[in-house]
Amino acid sequence: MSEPSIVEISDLEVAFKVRTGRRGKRELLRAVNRASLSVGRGETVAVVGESGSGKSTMARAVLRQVALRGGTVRIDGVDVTSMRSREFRALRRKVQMVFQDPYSSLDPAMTVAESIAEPLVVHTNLNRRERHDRVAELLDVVGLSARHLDRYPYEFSGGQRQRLAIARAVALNPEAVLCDEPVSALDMSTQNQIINLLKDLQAQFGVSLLFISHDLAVVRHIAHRVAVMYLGSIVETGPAERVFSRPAHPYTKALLAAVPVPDPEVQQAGRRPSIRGDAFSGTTTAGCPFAGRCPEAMDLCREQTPPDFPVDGGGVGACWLLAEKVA
Ligand SMILES: Nc1ncnc2c1ncn2[C@@H]1O[C@H](COP(=O)(O)OP(=O)(O)OP(=O)(O)O)[C@@H](O)[C@H]1O
Repeated sequence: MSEPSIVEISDLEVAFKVRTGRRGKRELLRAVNRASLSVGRGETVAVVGESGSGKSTMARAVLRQVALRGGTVRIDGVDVTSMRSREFRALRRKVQMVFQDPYSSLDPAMTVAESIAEPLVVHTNLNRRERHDRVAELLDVVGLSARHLDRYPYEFSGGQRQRLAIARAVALNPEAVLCDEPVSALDMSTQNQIINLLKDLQAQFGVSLLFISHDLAVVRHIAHRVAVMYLGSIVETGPAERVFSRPAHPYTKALLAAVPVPDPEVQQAGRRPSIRGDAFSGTTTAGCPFAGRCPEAMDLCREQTPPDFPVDGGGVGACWLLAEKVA
């Protein structure tokens, strides 16, 4: 039997009670709506979509940082959804997280050595000397040097701080790293350096990456597969090459139209203008979430939620227009 995916999300639902309108009525906001996604070993899956589409919430659900309303999360084949905290702790080591703001994982009051060593103190039996050596080794892996050991995070540039956060995330040899907008706060050349570092780590250690970004241009350089999220729903998934060259869902087309694409073949593929119209409210349930802004919406789209249809070239798209191609 083949090895299970390192992370497998099935029919995931996360909802928050939010106040809406002037009267402040509390409604259920479906931040993640029946999302399914798997990340294979050594694979990079990018989750893209506008702000508020539920990308971070989905990642947080993997690490049990938000309560699930439905669905399951498996780590290395094991359902962690209703596992006891103690059992989960052991599995939790396998999946680490890197955030947009490195201060989310680096305590400004701790030296680099202390910050990176912390997971080693908590989860391993390494003695002080061994921890020191491991931290020095990790700094080397992320392109920094052991002379940085006694410095504090504020003494580093944004890119260097992200390298430190990555060093800490890989300290326990995780099998997957969930990267939540890891380069969004960085300038273009530093973004490229961090992307290359993540790719190197993958090549060296076979680590899987779930790479969350609103920026398709960034994702293009790192993803093997792409999942496109819109208002809590995954509307399209597929091999990156296919999604970029032949996007199937009107929302993916609109997202791609909004970024400059250097590939002339892709530019000719009839891009749509940027997204217009009202966003579907995340508190509503019927129909396609993109129907209100979709230039190709039909009556059916407003009435029934489309299931996933296979897409030529790989992957699936949740769009009624794809049903015609299947029939
Ligand atoms: N703790 C919370 N309480 C209430 N609503 C929340 C909470 N966390 C997230 N949300 C809402 O859930 C939706 C999805 O948010 P999420 O942060 O997952 O989106 P995102 O795609 O990662 O966007 P961003 O890049 O802006 O973080 C948004 O409407 C957000 O306001």
